[in-house]
Amino acid sequence: MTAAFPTPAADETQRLLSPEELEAALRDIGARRYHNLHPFHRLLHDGKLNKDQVRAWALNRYYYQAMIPVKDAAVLARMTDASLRRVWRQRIVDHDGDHPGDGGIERWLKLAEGVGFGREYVLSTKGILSATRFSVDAYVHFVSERSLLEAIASSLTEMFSPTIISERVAGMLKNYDFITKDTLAYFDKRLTQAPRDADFALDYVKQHATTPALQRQAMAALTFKCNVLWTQLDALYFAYVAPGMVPPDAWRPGEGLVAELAVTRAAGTGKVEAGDVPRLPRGVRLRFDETRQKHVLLAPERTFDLDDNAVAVLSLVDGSRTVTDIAVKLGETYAADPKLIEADILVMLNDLATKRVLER
Ligand SMILES: O=C(O)c1cc(C(=O)O)c2c(n1)C(=O)C(=O)c1cc(C(=O)O)[nH]c1-2
Repeated sequence: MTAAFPTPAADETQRLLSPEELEAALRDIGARRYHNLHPFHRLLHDGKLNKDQVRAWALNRYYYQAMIPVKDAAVLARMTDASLRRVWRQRIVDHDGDHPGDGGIERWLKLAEGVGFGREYVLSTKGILSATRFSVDAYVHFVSERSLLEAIASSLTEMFSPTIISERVAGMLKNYDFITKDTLAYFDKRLTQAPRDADFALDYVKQHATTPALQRQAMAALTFKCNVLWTQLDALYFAYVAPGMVPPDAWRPGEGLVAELAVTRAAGTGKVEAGDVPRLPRGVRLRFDETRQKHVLLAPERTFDLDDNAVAVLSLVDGSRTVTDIAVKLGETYAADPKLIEADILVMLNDLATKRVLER
């Protein structure tokens, strides 16, 4: 490909580029290698994938989303300058949110749910392709092991993401009847977050890559990152498009979908019984609400008010006591018949299980 500002050839590598030339060389790397060019993305955006192939993308990319704040925490840990950390920490907040139910990871879970997945299955990361895991983990290792300049430069793929995001959202809304604007809400925020992050990272790299060797390191870091993104799509293409070789432990169409989970529940596995060990699902917490002076059960985007009985029971739900253990303990505390208590708390726990804020 002939680009306006080609990456400097090997014989030129000793020359110090001006900041503008460096930026142009970095942009050229994106123009040649960014994942908008990958055949899997072309199929995704043009409506050429079937629903299961779109599901495979949503599921695998969840792992990328979930690890981005881990990556950013590793970058943050290398920063000795508080003013840098103050800026960078916003990236972690963007993905994790400030409270349960908030943030980019949560929005990606909504996207995965929107294409049919059960939340627990996605969170478990069970069906993720090993190759996705390897690529994403390589990114986390890279930023931990290389210089801060390289770590920051590797995030510069975000310079190119607003274009692909706009194209993706428009293409998917137009081409797939199972995709709604709500499902893709994740991308709305990225359209402002990505340019803000990329501008900062680009300024940093332009200021700190002050020798030919450092400039080459920054370019190599961006190239590496393009490959992190590209190989994830190679893996998806190989497993779910052609030749369609799904590794033994990876997701297969039909697995982890809400319909399937509902069948499991209907088969009786959802009913809490006396010998079961109840626990709060990931993301659900018992909290004391200071403002209202009462206990509540906090679940992603939902809050349940609790009466005193429920608080007494849930305080004993610790992931190791059975329902019977809890009833015996309450029987001692309130000098009451544990069998009667057990019957009552089973009704309560099953009600909470139906609302998906308790599992066993
Ligand atoms: O949708 C995309 O194509 C895309 C690309 C990239 C990227 O270029 O790395 C990121 C994201 N999305 C994204 O949502 C995101 O949060 C993100 C963080 C980073 C990073 O390297 O720190 N890249 C990206």
